[in-house]
Amino acid sequence: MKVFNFQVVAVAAYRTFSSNGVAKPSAWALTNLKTKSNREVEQCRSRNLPMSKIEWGEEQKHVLSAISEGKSVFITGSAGTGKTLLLEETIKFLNRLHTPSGVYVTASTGIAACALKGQTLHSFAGIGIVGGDNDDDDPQNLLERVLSNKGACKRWRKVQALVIDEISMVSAKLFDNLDYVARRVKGVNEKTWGGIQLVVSGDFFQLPPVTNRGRNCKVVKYAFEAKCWNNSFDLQLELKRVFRQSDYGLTRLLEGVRRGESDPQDLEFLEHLCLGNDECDYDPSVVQLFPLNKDVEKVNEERLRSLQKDVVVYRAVDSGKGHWKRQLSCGIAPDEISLCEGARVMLVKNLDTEHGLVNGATGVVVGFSWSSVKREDLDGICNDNVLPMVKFDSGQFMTVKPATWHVMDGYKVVACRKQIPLILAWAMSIHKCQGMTLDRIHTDLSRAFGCGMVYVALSRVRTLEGLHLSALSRSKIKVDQKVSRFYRSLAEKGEKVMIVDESTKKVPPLSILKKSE
Ligand SMILES: Nc1ncnc2c1ncn2[C@@H]1O[C@H](COP(=O)(O)OP(=O)(O)OP(=O)(O)O)[C@@H](O)[C@H]1O
Repeated sequence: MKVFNFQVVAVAAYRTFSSNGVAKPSAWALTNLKTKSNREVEQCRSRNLPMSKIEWGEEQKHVLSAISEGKSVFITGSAGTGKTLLLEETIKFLNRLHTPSGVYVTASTGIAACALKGQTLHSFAGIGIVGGDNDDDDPQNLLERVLSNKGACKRWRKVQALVIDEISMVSAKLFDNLDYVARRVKGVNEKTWGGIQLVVSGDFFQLPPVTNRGRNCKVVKYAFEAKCWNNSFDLQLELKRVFRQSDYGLTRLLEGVRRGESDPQDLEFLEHLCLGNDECDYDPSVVQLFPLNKDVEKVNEERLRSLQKDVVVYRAVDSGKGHWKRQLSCGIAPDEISLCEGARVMLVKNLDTEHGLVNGATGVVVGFSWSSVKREDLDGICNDNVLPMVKFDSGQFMTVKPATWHVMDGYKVVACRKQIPLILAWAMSIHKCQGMTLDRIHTDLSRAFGCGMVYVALSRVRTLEGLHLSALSRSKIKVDQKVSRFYRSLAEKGEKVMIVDESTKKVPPLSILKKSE
């Protein structure tokens, strides 16, 4: 039997069930027990339960053991293979290995950095803003800029382990430049990255570097093209087991889109999914994903206005100095959010995972509460002194209080934002949702651009039921051939592992790389 035959039937049945535009869970839902364990993991995560309760996959264990031996590791894999979860555990290992003051956690984007309680790679390095012209700077210029920045120098001298998440958005030039800076500031010129233990994670099939992102994949120079890339790692490993989706057909379909090697039947299936999905436009509980920010803002503003209700404005209250404070605006918590009764919202913090109130949970504002507000809770955030009451799609009600986001410089809090942990959720950009797990999305991918965008959008959902697609043309599934070649070179090694010659820390040509024992 062909893998998707039953799914076509399932989706057709699903449409019947959803004829009023609201998707309903069904007995044959394309989920299985693994999804449950996936949710249990989320509970451990937000309640800070020991990760020992998590059953790590073999590949994940392999990574953790290499890291505990002080090895530099590049962790890659499809969306949902647990890269971020593994990084969270890795950070604990690194803290034990080096003490927290020597461990710096960074990511190429503010959203990813905040999710890991870290800072952007740019702010760690002391090199200006993400995606700025500095990325293409001459390494010597960059070094001088770092040397004139006391804080940055201190960080470079102290760092013993550096974590970088969402590496797909870091350019080759920046990666090489940072290696140069690390060697010089640490005074260990002969060692790649001056001997720092690197833990880098990301998927190059997802969104490419910010500076070069655009319609033309060819202009992108990825971090793996950096001269120092292969010398930077003892181990490069592609995680294969997907945890976000548990349905084999769906993971296979997504993997095909990711690599640009889709089975024609899978593409037909996707096109088939587009038929008659316009009704989702009217289902506010499905998050609409758009390639462009301006469409997101337009939809959210229009929907809010169309409710014709009085709005309550919540403004973020930030503390911290200069650029640290500015980094807070790059995170997921909004500078300002207007809410009114009937507004569709999404939680951007884990609040109560046992009851499904997790980062990404969606619901509707059903009113505002005066009674449960303490004045100090809302000081400066809301002049009306009220808190939004939200009915979540899981059925839970909650009066949502302000939450706090921190920017960390190593183990020190250097900036802090207090804000209501909600964003408007009728629509969201594909760029913003990279890294998120969403229950139900609706997307029109006919205007997707650049490499990886279709894949990032589709791979957010856990189940096929959660995917509402209204347009997709095959030509929008774009994959950069350089990325494909890079992954083939990892796979050619059979065990997806490349071992660096320890004595010289130099990588032999790919053809003679050794396999792990
Ligand atoms: N060992 C595991 N057991 C059960 N669930 C897991 C495991 N590892 C990860 N997960 C769950 O799988 C989901 C996806 O994980 P995560 O967000 O870490 O993936 P990712 O590879 O970072 O995805 P993306 O590339 O989209 O950012 C999460 O809900 C996470 O809790």
